[in-house]
Amino acid sequence: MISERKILVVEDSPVVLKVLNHLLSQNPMFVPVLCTCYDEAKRKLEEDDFFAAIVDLNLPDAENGEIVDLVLFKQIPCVVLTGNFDDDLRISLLDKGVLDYITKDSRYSFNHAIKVVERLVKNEGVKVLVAEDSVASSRFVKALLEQYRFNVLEVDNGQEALAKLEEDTSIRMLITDYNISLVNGYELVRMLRSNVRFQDLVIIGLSAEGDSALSAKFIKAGANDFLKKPFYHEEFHCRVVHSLEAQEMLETIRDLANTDPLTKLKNRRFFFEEGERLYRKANAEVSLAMLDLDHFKVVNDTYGHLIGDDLLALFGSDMQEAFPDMLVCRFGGEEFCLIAQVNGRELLDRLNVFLGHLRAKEYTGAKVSLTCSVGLCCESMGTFEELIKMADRYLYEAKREGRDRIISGL
Ligand SMILES: Nc1nc2c(ncn2[C@@H]2O[C@H](COP(=O)(O)OP(=O)(O)OP(=O)(O)O)[C@@H](O)[C@H]2O)c(=O)[nH]1
Repeated sequence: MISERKILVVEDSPVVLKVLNHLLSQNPMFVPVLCTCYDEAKRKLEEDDFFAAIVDLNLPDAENGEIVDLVLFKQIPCVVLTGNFDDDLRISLLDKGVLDYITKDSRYSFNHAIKVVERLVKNEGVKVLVAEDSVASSRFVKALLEQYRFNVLEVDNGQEALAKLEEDTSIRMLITDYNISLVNGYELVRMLRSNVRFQDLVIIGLSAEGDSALSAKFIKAGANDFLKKPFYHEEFHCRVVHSLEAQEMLETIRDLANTDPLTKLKNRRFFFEEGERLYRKANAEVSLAMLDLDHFKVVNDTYGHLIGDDLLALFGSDMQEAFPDMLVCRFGGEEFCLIAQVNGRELLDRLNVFLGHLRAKEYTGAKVSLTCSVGLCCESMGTFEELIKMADRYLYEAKREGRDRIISGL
């Protein structure tokens, strides 16, 4: 279930109010609460809790930005819309602690305001570790992050940062000062980047030092970005969000490259990479099975390719459900593969149960019955490719001996 978030919108222009209402309503998470003046907004703020606010700086009954102070006083993240813009206004708004200020000069401005609010929702799920020696500095960075609704943890030295990151795998971002004790920020980045486990961790370095080479040093060691203190929170937020979004994009691309689009299972490419790693790590007690749907050409010819596609997707999700503890992939066409660090006998039993369920099942509205043949290999000698070849040989035998069966080396 989607949890709803009320967004207060205060704007005296009916057109702008309509546009913002329309844009916010496109996201099922948001419930826009519309007000056209300060007094109305004040009443709503007393009645309700709000996730964020988008407010016009100049309202007919509060021409000097009083709405911004009121919203910020209630500790609600605030995006400000202004008709005009100058540097003094920018500084004064940022000093107050608004999230962003947006000039109402095009429809893209309103999209930008919505994007800022949407980012807040994503940030709630992002855990950030701040490694800072100075209490004041740590508090400052924490407050900036919390203003953007990040989930913040703090440590005051490099060793503790390492321990925390090892212990809590859900930490997505590290913001580390250079001058922290036991392991300095730069060494910390080097150590983290030498471990593949931390390859997706977003790292931002901070320093008050006058050493101009420090930023390059941090980035060469693998940090995503670097900020020299003192910095304006606008720059801090831009860099944090840019690094995070770049990382999210990378993860999406990687997911797409490793996923079969039809079944949403991992693909052959991923299976070769991850399966090989698992095989090498386990050394013994690894079992690999190749499953191939029987007479699938006939299924396609009888029911058509679209139903064939549906069947492949449904079969894939049944496999994922039956073997959630294993690496399951679509190897290609109507062939699937799984590998796990389990005893061959155990996997054989589970495969037999799976084949039994398959025999009894009817898929799609067309009530299609499927069977599959399986080659199961549990030998732990040789290379990963040899393990696959062996499973493929057993699969071939299963087909030759009449299909709908498992042949294994057991
Ligand atoms: N609908 C659909 N069909 C696919 C897809 N990939 C492979 N196939 C079909 O799977 C069938 C495989 O045919 P064959 O290799 O002759 O094997 P089979 O008919 O399953 O027979 P056996 O494996 O010997 O039991 C072909 O008709 C392919 O077109 C796909 O993504 N969607």
